[in-house]
Amino acid sequence: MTKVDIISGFLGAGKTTFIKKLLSDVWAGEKLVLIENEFGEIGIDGGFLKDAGIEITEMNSGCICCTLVGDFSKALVKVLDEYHPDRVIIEPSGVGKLSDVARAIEAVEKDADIEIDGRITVVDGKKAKMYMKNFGEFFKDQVEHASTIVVSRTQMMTDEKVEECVHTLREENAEATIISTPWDELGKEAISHALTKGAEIESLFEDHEDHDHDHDHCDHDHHDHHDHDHDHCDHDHHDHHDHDHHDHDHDCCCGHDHDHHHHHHADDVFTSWGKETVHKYTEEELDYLLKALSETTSYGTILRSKGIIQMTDGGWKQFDLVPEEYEVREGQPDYTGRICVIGTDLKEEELLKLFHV
Ligand SMILES: Nc1nc2c(ncn2[C@@H]2O[C@H](COP(=O)(O)OP(=O)(O)OP(=O)(O)O)[C@@H](O)[C@H]2O)c(=O)[nH]1
Repeated sequence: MTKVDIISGFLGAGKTTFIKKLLSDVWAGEKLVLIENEFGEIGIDGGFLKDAGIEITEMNSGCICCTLVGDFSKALVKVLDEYHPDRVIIEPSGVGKLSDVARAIEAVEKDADIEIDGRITVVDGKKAKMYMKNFGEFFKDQVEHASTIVVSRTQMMTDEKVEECVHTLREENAEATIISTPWDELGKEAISHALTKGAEIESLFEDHEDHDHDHDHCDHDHHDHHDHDHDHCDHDHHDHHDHDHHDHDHDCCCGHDHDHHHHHHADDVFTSWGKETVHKYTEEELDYLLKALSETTSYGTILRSKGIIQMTDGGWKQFDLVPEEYEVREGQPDYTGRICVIGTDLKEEELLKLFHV
C-alpha cells in the first residue's frame, strides 16, 4: 500500500518549506516520490530535494483545470509502477484546486494499491483573509477540501491575528485539524498527531463524498486527453514557452459548464512571466526591485516571484518573494540567471525594464 499525501497551498504559502520539515522530521527513512506541478515555474527550488535523494517528477504546468487531473493521474500511475514507493507526495501548483487533484487520485485509487493519507493545505497566516477575499475561488477550494490545514508564519503574527486567521479558516472548514503553532516549535510527534487526526477526517471525507457526489463530472478517461481538440483553452499561455504545452490539450473535457459554475482557468486569472537574464545586479538594484515588487502595484498585483541571479561581484543570489515580504539567500552559480514573476495584471514591459532584460 502506497500512501499519497497532497500538499496544497496558494502561491508562496510555504508548501516547499513544510515538505522539507516533513521529510526531515516525520517521513525520514521512507521511500518517497514527489510529484510537483508549478505554475510558470522555472525550476528554482528543485535542488535540495534532489540532494535529499527524493525522486522528483515535475509536471509541465498548463491550464490548471480538468486536464491537470488527467496529468496527475498519469504521473501517479507512472511513479507507482517505476518506484513502488512507500509514499507519494503531491505538490500541486499554488493556483491548483485541491478538489481537482484529490479527484485525480481517487480515480487512480480504484485500480492501484494506494490510499490518500492526507489532504494538507498550507496557508500563509498573514494573508489568509486577503486571499480569501481576492482569490477565493482558488484559495477557498484548498481550505474547504483539506483534512489538515497548516498555517505558516504564525511566529510573525500577534495572537489576535492568529485567532482571526483560524476563525476565517474554520468558517470554510469545520472539520480539519489546524496547525497554528509555529513549525519550529513542533516536533515529530506533534506534527504526526495533527496529520493522523487529519487522516481520520480524511476517511470521513471519503465516505461523505462518495455519498454526496458520484464523481460524475469527470469520470471519463483522462488518459487519452491528447486526442481531444484544443477547443477551450485557446487563450494565451503567456510566457510558458519553455513548457511543452503543445503536447497537451487544454480542453476542459469534463463537460461541465465552467461559466455557469463560475469556474475559471487559473491561466485566465494569473499570469506567469519568466525570463532568463545575464544582467549582473548590484545590491542596490536587487533591493530596489524586490521592494518595488513586494510593496507597490507599479508592476501589477505581484503574488509570487522567485529568481536566481548573478551579482556584479560575481556571486549568485536567490530570492523568494510574496506580497510584503521577501528573502534573499546566497545561491550557487547557475548556467544563466532566471527570474519568474506571478500575479494578475502584470505590466510585462515594465518588468523587462525593472530586471534589465
Ligand atoms: N518566516 C517564515 N517564512 C516562511 C514560512 N513559510 C514559508 N516561508 C517563506 O516563504 C517563502 C515561500 O515559501 P515556499 O515554501 O517556497 O512556498 P511554496 O508554497 O512552496 O511556494 P510556491 O513556489 O509558490 O509553490 C520562502 O521564502 C520561505 O522561506 C514560515 O512559516 N515562516
